[in-house]
Amino acid sequence: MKPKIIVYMRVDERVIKDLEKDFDVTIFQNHEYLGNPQFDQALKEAEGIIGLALKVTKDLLDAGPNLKIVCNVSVGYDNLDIGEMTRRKIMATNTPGILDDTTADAIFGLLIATARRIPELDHFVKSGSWTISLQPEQYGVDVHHKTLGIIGMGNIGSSIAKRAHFGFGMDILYHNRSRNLQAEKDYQATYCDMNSLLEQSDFVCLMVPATRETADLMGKEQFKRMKKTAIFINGSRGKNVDETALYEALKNGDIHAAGIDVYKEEPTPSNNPLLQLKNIVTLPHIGSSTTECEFNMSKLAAENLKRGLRKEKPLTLLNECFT
Ligand SMILES: NC(=O)c1ccc[n+]([C@@H]2O[C@H](COP(=O)([O-])OP(=O)(O)OC[C@H]3O[C@@H](n4cnc5c(N)ncnc54)[C@H](O)[C@@H]3O)[C@@H](O)[C@H]2O)c1
Ligand SMILES: O=C(O)[C@H](O)CO
Repeated sequence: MKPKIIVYMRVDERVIKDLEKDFDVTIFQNHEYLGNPQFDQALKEAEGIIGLALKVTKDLLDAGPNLKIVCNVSVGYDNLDIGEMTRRKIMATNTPGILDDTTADAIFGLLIATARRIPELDHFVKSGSWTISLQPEQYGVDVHHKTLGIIGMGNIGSSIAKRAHFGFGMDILYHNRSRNLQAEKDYQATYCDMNSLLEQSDFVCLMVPATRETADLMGKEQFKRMKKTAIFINGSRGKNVDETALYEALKNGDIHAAGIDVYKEEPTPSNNPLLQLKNIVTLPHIGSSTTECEFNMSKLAAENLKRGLRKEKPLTLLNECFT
């Protein structure tokens, strides 16, 4: 009998076909969770889970007594209770490195779209409103040669810095847990404390993981510190930003605009007040969502799952519970 696994949201079709050769696969495509009878039944028997953003809590682990491995199709792993998984000797894996360029393209694209008001002006043309010359109130702001502050100069932060430095001649400030000497050398990035970064940057881009330390890292005080002309970009996780404070900062003109790929709750409800504002550009969490990148992430996650269930060490293991 083949071992049973759960495929949970956004695993590439070709990768699922390949997994079906070795495993008895049950697929869930749309945020199914505990309490859904099909999900509960599959979880009771599953040895592995592969997929995106499944909240692996103590309750879920209690309901999955045969689980040996959970393989995220994402680099972020704030959905996993790593401590609890390690205590139970359940492996956790993610997909670092292979999505850096793709995500940096999307987040830098969001920065440009926000600065140059691209979605708003696209709507202006398509709605037939372009019957007179563009008015100064519709102008954007320059990106090139401005100062970009990156909070979280890890893999993706560095890829964003590369684009900003070589492509746009921007000055880079960064704040990180520790100095990133490579980014300092390659992109002439300058390390500074968080407050100085907020005060000096024309663009502030958040790229830290969601942890207990980074919860609501950007709040009322931080937005107040930013220049009134500055633009805030969140490409990390919604948990890292106090959305009410961001709403107030945008509405009161404490900051000029924001570009947001991630939200406290995803999918974000259509009545999220942020969606009513004109000076915000929103995306549905698309950082790594290209055909090529999603395929590569699925492939890496599937390789991790196969190795784990063969009792070999997965390629990108997050917890030291492999025996
Ligand atoms: N929008 C998207 O689609 C998308 C795509 C990929 C990743 N992400 C998010 O981006 C995050 C970063 O990904 P990465 O691959 O660059 O990770 P990474 O580990 O390479 O980089 C994260 C950096 O943040 C720093 N950091 C952590 N806590 C900090 C703190 N409290 N203060 C200052 N710096 C801190 C770390 O030192 C590290 O350099 C992921 O964890 C994920 O949440 C989002
Ligand atoms: O963390 C990641 O890899 C992206 O946010 C996809 O969820």
